[in-house]
Amino acid sequence: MHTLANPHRQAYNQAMSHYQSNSPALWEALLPSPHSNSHKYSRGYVLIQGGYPVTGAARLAALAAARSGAGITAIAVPAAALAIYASQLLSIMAKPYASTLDLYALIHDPRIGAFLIGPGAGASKETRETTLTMLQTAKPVVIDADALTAFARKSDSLKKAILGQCVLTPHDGEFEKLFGLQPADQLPERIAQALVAARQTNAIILLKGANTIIAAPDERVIVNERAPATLATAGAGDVLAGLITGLLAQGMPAFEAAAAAVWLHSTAAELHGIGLIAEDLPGLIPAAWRQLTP
Ligand SMILES: NC(=O)C1=CN([C@@H]2O[C@H](COP(=O)(O)OP(=O)(O)OC[C@H]3O[C@@H](n4cnc5c(N)ncnc54)[C@H](OP(=O)(O)O)[C@@H]3O)[C@@H](O)[C@H]2O)[C@@H](O)CC1
Ligand SMILES: Nc1ncnc2c1ncn2[C@@H]1O[C@H](COP(=O)(O)OP(=O)(O)O)[C@@H](O)[C@H]1O
Repeated sequence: MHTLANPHRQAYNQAMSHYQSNSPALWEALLPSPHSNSHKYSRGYVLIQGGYPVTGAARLAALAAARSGAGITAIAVPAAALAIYASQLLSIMAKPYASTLDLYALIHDPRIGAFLIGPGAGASKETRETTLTMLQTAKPVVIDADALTAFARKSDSLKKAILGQCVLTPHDGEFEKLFGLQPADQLPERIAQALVAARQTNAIILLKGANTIIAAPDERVIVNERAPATLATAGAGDVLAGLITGLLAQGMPAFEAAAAAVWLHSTAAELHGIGLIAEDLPGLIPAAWRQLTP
């Protein structure tokens, strides 16, 4: 059994022999595109758990999900925070809940295509339980930020709960809290650690940083080596999480959706250049998309 602390030599060798640099050729054919007979629900419905008092993160994620082409994006918000969310959202729907039962009813809407939990959610027992409820639906789930921290040293319980496609999007600090191991600086070791984590959780592991690693339980690995350093800005990770969720809701497979989202995210940042803040990214996703072969 490989462990994260001591990835077996085989995992290390696989890391080096398998990994491919992120490029559109790896996932372009699987990108969603709208059909003439589609309607907003059939184009993909994203539901994001919105937190309180940290409300910006889920809204950034929602804008990115919508810009990825999802037909409808909604944020489940605590009733007390409805006015805050609604005051700065137009096409994104804020769906208030007054109790856990209300929230779980929103999650069980059969039209939902993919879930996101974590940005601004709070690393609490409630966040952990809501994550498990989303996972029980067996629909695609992206677990980011506070929802990763809510499972600190509990990756086993996460693994047991993962029934469908799932993407975990840790930065180094979140990876360490979740798996109890600091990611290595050197690429081969980082890749091997991400691969073992993917196998242990049966999820796609997207380990963020200047180089982002996308590792699958079946040992596929893509490394994105072209992100501009301007992405190291508050909220950029929330935008990435929303982008992945939007692609998943439109039916893209998780590994390719993660790689495509990272590429679009990097390209949007490049298009903007210096002075980037996270708010700039969602609006640049269409321009990034247009860089692809028609
Ligand atoms: N507009 C909004 O509403 C925004 C809301 N946001 C939301 O706020 C919530 C908390 O987010 P957060 O940024 O306060 O906490 P988190 O990212 O967990 O960092 C905690 C500690 O981890 C460590 N650390 C180690 N490696 C690291 C790395 N590679 N990158 C970063 N950190 C690394 C580092 O500790 P150090 O290593 O410095 O001791 C750091 O101090 C969360 O819900 C998020 O979604 C934000 O997205 C911003 C925009
Ligand atoms: N030095 C860097 N160069 C390029 N990209 C970076 C660098 N540092 C961070 N990033 C990217 O910026 C994003 C930061 O996400 P995250 O750490 O989750 O921040 P936040 O929680 O504030 O949204 C990730 O996509 C990460 O890969």
